[in-house]
Amino acid sequence: MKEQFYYQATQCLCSSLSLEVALQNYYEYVKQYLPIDGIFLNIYRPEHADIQFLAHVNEQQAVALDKQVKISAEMEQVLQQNDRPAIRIINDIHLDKVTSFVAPQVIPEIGSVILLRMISDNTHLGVVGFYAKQAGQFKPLHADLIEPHKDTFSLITAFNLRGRNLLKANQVLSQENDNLKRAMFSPDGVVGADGGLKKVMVQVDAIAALNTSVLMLGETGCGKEVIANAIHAKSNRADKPFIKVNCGAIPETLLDSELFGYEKGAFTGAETRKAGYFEQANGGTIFLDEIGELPLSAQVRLLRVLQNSSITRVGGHENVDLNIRVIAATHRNLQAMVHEKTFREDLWYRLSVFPIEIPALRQRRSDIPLLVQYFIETLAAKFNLEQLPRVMPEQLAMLNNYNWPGNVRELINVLERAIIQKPMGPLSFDLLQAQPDENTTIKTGQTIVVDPSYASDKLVPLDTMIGKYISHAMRITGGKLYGPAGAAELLDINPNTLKSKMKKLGLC
Ligand SMILES: Nc1ncnc2c1ncn2[C@@H]1O[C@H](COP(=O)(O)OP(=O)(O)OP(=O)(O)O)[C@@H](O)[C@H]1O
Repeated sequence: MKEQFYYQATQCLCSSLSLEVALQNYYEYVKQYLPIDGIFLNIYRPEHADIQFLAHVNEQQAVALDKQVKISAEMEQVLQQNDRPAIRIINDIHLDKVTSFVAPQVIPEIGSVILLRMISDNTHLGVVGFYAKQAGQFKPLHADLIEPHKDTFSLITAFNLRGRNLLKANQVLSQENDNLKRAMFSPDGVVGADGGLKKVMVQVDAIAALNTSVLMLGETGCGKEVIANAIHAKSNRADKPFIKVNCGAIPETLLDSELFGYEKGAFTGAETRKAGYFEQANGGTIFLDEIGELPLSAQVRLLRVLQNSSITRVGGHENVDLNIRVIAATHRNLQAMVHEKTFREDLWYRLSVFPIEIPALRQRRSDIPLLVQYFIETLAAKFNLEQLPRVMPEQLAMLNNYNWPGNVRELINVLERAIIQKPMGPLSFDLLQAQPDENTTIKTGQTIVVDPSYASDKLVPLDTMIGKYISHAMRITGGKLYGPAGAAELLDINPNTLKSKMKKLGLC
C-alpha cells in the first residue's frame, strides 16, 4: 500500500509545472489517507529574514502566494539548526514558537500540523505543512506516509523558484523594453522623437504651450500632421478639439461654407445652420493642411479671420468670436509662391511666425528601422497576426537605401503590401524598381514605365492597363491622391474623376 501511495502521490506532485496546481492534485489524493484540511508550502529566506509562503490549497481553493512573514533573530537561529528532524508532528500549534507565530498570519485556522522539511543543496529550503483545523489530529503513521515525499517537494519547489526568478528577470527585461520603446516612440506617437526628429521635438516642446501660429514645412507624407498632433497634445488645449482641414481637397466653391459654416437658408439646401471647421475647432487647434493650395480669394478671407479672431457664417451677419490655435502645413515653397504672387505675403507673415521644418525620411535614415518595427507591430495588430513577421537584414538594408519620395506614408504602404502578401514573413519589399535620383522629382508628363512586358504585341484590356497605371501612380505618391504631387496631379486629371475611376476599377 505504501509503495502504491508513494507512486500515486509523486505522480500528482509532478503533474504540473504550476506549484499550486501540482499541490492541489496532490492534496486531492492524499486527503483520502490523512485527516487534513489543507496544505501550505513556504520557504525560509535568510537574506530577507523572513518566511515566504508560495502556495496554499484547501477544499475551497488552490492559490499561488507571494506572502512574506518577517521573523525574529531568535526564530532564525532555530531554522538554521541543520540537525532538526526532517518531519515533525505538532498536534498543538501553540507549542511551537515559530509555527504558531508564522502560520496563522497566512492561514488563520490551523490547530495541528505535520511539517515536512525541504532541503536543497544541504540547506534548509522551507517546509510543507499538512494541517488540520483541529488540534491533535496527527499520528506517526501519517508522518511515515508523507516523509518519503520530501525530496520530490524539495525538487519541485527549487524548480519553481528558479522559474519565478526567470519570470521576474523576464518581467524586468520586458519593463526595460517598454521603457525603451516609450523613449523611442514618445507618448505622442512620434517615432524618431529621440532620433531624426529630435530637433523638431525640441521646437515642439518650446512652442506647444504658447498660442503662436505654427507653419509646418516638409515633403508629402513626412509627418507634418503627426507633429501638429503632438503640438496640440502637449498644449493646454489638449482636451479640446483638433480639427484637420485639407485645404487642397475642398472645391473652391465650397470653401467658405466648409471653413466658416452657414446660416439656415443661406443657399438652396441649407436647411439648418451648420458650424464650419473654424467653429468646430473653437477652444482647440485648427490644422490647415496643404495651405498652399488655397486660392487667393480664400486667402484674403482666411487672413481676415486670423486678424479678427472671429468668423461670419455664410448668409449671416453676426460675428462669432474664436479662440483658436492655427497650425498650417505645406510641402510647397511658400516664399517662392509669395514671389510669384500666388500666395499673399501678409498671410505668409501671419502664418510663418514659427516655422518647423520636418526632414524628409531619406534625411533621417536612422529612423527607418524604428519606423519599420513600429508599423509592423501596428499592422500585425490591424491584421490580427499572432506573430510579428520577420524582416531579413538584406531586406531592411533595401529599405534603408531607398529614396522614399513618399516618405513615411510610402513606407507604411510598402510594409502593408508586404504583410498582406506574406503575413507570416519573412517580408520582402516591392519598392519602385527604378530608384529615383536624390534630386529627381517626378513632374507632370514625365514618362513612367509601368510594366515593360505590356510593351509588346500582346494587348491587354484597356481597363487593366489603366488600373495598373493608376496603381503605379498611387505607389509613387505613397497613396496620395489629392493636391500637389498627388496621383491626380501626376496623371493630370481631376482628383474626383480619378477617385471615381479607381472605385470603378476596384482600386479603392
Ligand atoms: N514620426 C512618425 N511617427 C509615427 N508615424 C508617422 C511619423 N511620421 C509619419 N507617420 C505616419 O505616416 C503617415 C503620413 O504622415 P502625415 O499625414 O503626418 O504626413 P504629412 O506630412 O502631413 O503628409 P501630407 O503632406 O500628405 O499631408 C501617417 O499615417 C502618419 O501616422
